[in-house]
Amino acid sequence: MGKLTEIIHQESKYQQSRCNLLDYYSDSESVDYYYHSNINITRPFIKFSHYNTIMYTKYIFQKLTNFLISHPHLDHVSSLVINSAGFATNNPPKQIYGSYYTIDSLQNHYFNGIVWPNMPDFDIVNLNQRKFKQVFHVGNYKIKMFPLSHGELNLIEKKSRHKVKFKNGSTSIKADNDDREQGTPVAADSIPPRRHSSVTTIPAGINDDDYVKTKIYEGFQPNGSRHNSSASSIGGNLDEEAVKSHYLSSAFLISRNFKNTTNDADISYLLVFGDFESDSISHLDYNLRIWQEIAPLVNKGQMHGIILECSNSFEIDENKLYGHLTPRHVIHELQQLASECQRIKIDEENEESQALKGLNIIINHVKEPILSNYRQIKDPRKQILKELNKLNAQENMGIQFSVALSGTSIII
Ligand SMILES: Nc1ncnc2c1ncn2[C@@H]1O[C@@H]2COP(=O)(O)O[C@H]2[C@H]1O
Repeated sequence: MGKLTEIIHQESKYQQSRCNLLDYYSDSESVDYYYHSNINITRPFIKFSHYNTIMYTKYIFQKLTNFLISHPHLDHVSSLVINSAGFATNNPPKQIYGSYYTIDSLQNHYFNGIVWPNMPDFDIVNLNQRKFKQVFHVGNYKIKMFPLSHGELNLIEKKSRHKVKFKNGSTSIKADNDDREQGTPVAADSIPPRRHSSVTTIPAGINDDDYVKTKIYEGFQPNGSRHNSSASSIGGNLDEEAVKSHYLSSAFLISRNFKNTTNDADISYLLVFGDFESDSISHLDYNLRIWQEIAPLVNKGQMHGIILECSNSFEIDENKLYGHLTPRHVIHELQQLASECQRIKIDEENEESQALKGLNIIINHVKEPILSNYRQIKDPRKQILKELNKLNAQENMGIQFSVALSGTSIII
């Protein structure tokens, strides 16, 4: 709510939209630079009186009745959870939609009465579990949810390691097979696993041999009872092993016929991805299946835009991706989409070499380079846009790239 208040206040008082993050870099550009020239940047709050900011925020929040949640990572649910304390109790509950994984986590790890009050019990929010690949309706919109991989689940295996006390009184950790340590062990007790990484790939500096795949979801059912679950029971014929060894995120294909006709050609589509990694990293085909589904819509010009992440502004070691994309991965994935579009083109004579020409791709979830080793810190949004446009030109793809800026509004 705080962010929306800031945005309304900024826009109504200063008559311009602004993204604070741009202020932190010496090389950042004005807002227009980050959006493709065909994108309509709008300022919905410009005519508001800034003295009524709180009232407008409250009003807009009342109007927000449905939430699609891609995955239950804290950075994706914290605002919803915290703001739920301010949802008016005399209003119908807010409807939250997500996969079994998302809904189960929201209930059991956030709205559990300990981390936060059990808002579903108080009818302040309503948690709606939906299956992947099954269409559901939210207001005037049709939604189809697809699974995504947001990294591989890993556990550092408890290696046979012991606390070793040396004659001189010092202690050390010694692995059974480690003969390098000097001294005679006088006490040895096993220690718990060093670290349990809830998600993703292996952190820097850790030996690959220390890892085994964690089967996090094995045996869990929505009611919390343990059970031998099968992947297909949670929707969409997911590969069972993949479900157990990869952190699942979701993409939402959102559609609506704004002309209210019965003609399918009048339906507009928007595809919104949660955090995800490239098929080339996961070795799954989750993304390919989405590209296959939307290729006909892209060919017919019904896909108004795709919102997807590019967390990393530079190419990094696979082990430090943590289930995200770099600019090269974005291009790789869009090349997969382009191939699908080409493959299904019926009219060979009219075959367009640039299958994605004019397609709007809006990049989000850019991470600040706070942990990077580079001394000179540059605006990561600018870096990403430059790199994407370079590759876009090299590959002659004709895509319209933009980078979403927090605090700005667009119409696509
Ligand atoms: N194994 C890990 N070790 C250290 N950091 C991690 C690990 N896995 C994930 N992360 C970080 O935790 C973050 C969770 O949110 P993100 O997926 O956006 O980005 C993730 C990484 O920055």
